[in-house]
Amino acid sequence: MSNNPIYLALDVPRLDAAETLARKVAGHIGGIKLGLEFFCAHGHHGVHELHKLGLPIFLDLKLHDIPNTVAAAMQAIHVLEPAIVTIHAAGGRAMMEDAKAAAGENCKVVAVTVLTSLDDDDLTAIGVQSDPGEQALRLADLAHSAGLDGIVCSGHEVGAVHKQWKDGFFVVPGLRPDDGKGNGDQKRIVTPRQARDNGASVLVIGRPISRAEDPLAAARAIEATL
Ligand SMILES: O=c1ccn([C@@H]2O[C@H](COP(=O)(O)O)[C@@H](O)[C@H]2O)c(=O)[nH]1
Repeated sequence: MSNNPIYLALDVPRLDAAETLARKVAGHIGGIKLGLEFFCAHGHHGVHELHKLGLPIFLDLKLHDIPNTVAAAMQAIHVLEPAIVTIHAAGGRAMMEDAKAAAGENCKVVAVTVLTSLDDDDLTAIGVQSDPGEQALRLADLAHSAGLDGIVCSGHEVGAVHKQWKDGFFVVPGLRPDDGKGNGDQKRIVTPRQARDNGASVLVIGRPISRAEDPLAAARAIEATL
């Protein structure tokens, strides 16, 4: 894995546009994150095309189902040789254990704890009485004991999780440069620099680069802050 912690979230609908954007900023990122939007639209073919850039591929599929189904899905994406795959910690210990067992040796399996688009009120609405910090720590503990490589959490929680899981692999989305531009649907945000300082291993950045007027300049500017 490269030293550059930035993974570009390629949440763009067209494959040719995704390839063009990734090529443009390739020198300023450490990997490419392909999520549900990309995978539902372009599937295995799309992943193979992006592999041609030679950067590590992070498949952010957030798998969440019964253990047998998630393990089978992990086996089905083996052939794509992802460097990182996400599952949901809320799927429980058995699901996480089976997902890890089904993953390839070189694939890090990380569990989403609390989505960065959720705040206290959202958690209360789905019956979670803990705040995002407590809930992220609880699910990080479960993911650790299930043998996963790490977790996904916001930059607000990553410092505390790092303290209790020293060699964990921590993926942090919900990043916004301090440039006064909108947060969109993200509610628990920090700057890329803050996330790095708090212990993030990977910085997931999408719209601040992909929707910038000049994506190359935006990627360079973010890289320069790290
Ligand atoms: O808690 C989570 C988990 C995953 N994501 C994903 O990261 C990117 C963020 O995109 P931005 O445009 O930088 O907001 C996106 O692909 C999400 O699916 C997340 O945001 N939060």
